[in-house]
Amino acid sequence: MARRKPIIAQRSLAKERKPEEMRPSNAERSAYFARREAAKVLRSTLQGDARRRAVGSIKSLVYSPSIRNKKATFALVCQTLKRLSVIKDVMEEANVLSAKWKGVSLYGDAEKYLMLKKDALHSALSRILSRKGVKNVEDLVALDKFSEQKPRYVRVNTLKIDTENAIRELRQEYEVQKDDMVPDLLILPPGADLHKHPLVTNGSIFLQGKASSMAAVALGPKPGWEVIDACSAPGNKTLHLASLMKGKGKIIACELNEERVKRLKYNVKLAGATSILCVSSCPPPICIRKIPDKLKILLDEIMRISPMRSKPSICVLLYVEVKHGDFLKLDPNDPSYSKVRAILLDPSCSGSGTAFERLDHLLPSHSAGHSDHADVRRLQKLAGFQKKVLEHALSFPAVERIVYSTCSIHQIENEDVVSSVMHLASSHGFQLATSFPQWPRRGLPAFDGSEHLLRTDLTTDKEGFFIALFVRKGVQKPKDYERNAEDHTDIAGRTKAYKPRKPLNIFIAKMLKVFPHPHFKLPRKKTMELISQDI
Ligand SMILES: C[S@@+](CC[C@H](N)C(=O)[O-])C[C@H]1O[C@@H](n2cnc3c(N)ncnc32)[C@H](O)[C@@H]1O
Repeated sequence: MARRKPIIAQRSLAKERKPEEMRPSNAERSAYFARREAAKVLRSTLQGDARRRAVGSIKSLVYSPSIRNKKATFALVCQTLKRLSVIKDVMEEANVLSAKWKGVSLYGDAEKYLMLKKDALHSALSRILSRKGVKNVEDLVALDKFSEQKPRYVRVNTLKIDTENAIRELRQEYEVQKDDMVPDLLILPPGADLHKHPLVTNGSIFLQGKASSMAAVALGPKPGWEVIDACSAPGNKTLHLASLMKGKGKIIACELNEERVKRLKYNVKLAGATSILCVSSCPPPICIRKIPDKLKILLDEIMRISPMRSKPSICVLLYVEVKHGDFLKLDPNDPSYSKVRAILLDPSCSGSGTAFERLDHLLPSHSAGHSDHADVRRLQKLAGFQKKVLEHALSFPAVERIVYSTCSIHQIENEDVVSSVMHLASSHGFQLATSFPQWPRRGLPAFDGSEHLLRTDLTTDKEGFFIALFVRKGVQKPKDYERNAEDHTDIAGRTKAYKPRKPLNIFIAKMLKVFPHPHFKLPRKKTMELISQDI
């Protein structure tokens, strides 16, 4: 069937009207396009949903290049989906879903047709409202169990700002509460749009959900540890680890996907976690001996402003090494990993627990958890991979703690994976431990010990997440490890320094910060000025 010309085109062809009447205003044009674009996205989403086949998340459809007015289209799609059951009920009640309706082209005529039926639709809505005993459409929507909105969680990047200062800044615009379980996690009202907030754009806070923030806390790395984040992009948990380690230690952030590595590197840099160096007067345990010229100038300047007893040196406090590669290919017996004490394992999964984030709950058949044959095969394949990475993590000799996490609600990716490695885990001396013992929702009773596991619930917590914590006690630490552990805190209160693997000059070029040691009483502001001038 030939498509009719859009209203705008029809209008512009109408010769008998005056030009100022013919031309729609900018607001009209943009509303018209947003309605058309929203209709297109809704059609793909609802058709995909009807066939139980994901055509992409609503966000990915709206943010595709073909959509011009993304913000308005997204708002229209969400608002329509949120009210979809009400819209359907009203249409049925008003009997507008007749044979006549089915013959109507969706390009423009549908809108005109509905405007003609406006009175009938209004009275149908009034009848439904009085039947359900509610006052307005919002109350009708609120009867839906998924309508309750998820609060906006933000995690403070304590490498850049302390939590109290972040709260003070955010309170200028929003109500802010501290989460009672995850330190430095703040709760803001649902719908708080922080994407362009300066604290977000400068990496002082990260938009990260509560469940996802629980994984790094469950791992509990100490400042100065060496940790592997096995499947790390875009780096939310890597950077959370860096904060929890108070900017001291080493994190090897491994990521297979090249595109995602770029995002990871960007986020590591944004968070100020590339490497954190400390300027000190006494030689640190490992120091950078070949200091590049630019840094030498800086150090001389530091000497000039704040006289030191000896020439200052630099030690690395935190080093986040982004490794583009397959975690399964890291050799656990390579001496480079002999000091790794903790592994965070957050492998690719079905993502079924993020249905709320993907706005799936707005879809009519809300099929998170529904699986057909293809889905089952896909889940089995994912579970096979998840088991492999978990087995691999268990084989690192000095590792004491492993967190396995997924944003899936499926037992096959969660309890079943954990249960399948329990034999191997205990042969390596690992046991399951209870993370967040105060949390009420634990693992499904799939095997003895599943009460140690942690789950968050898609309906109650608006996010389905899973955490298993493996702990090994009495690990035989390598000799040099013991020695370094003693070095962890030196007389000046600094932690052990780490030697970068990359050529020194590249490493220094990546340096983001130089912290003066408090003993030298060098004003931080002055140092930061020097850094921005010199590096
Ligand atoms: C669930 S995401 C990780 C999210 C991340 N932990 C965060 O909090 O930002 C899983 C990541 O693992 C990566 N990945 C998949 N297989 C991998 C492998 N064999 N080695 C390393 N990374 C892998 C994927 O590309 C994906 O970026």
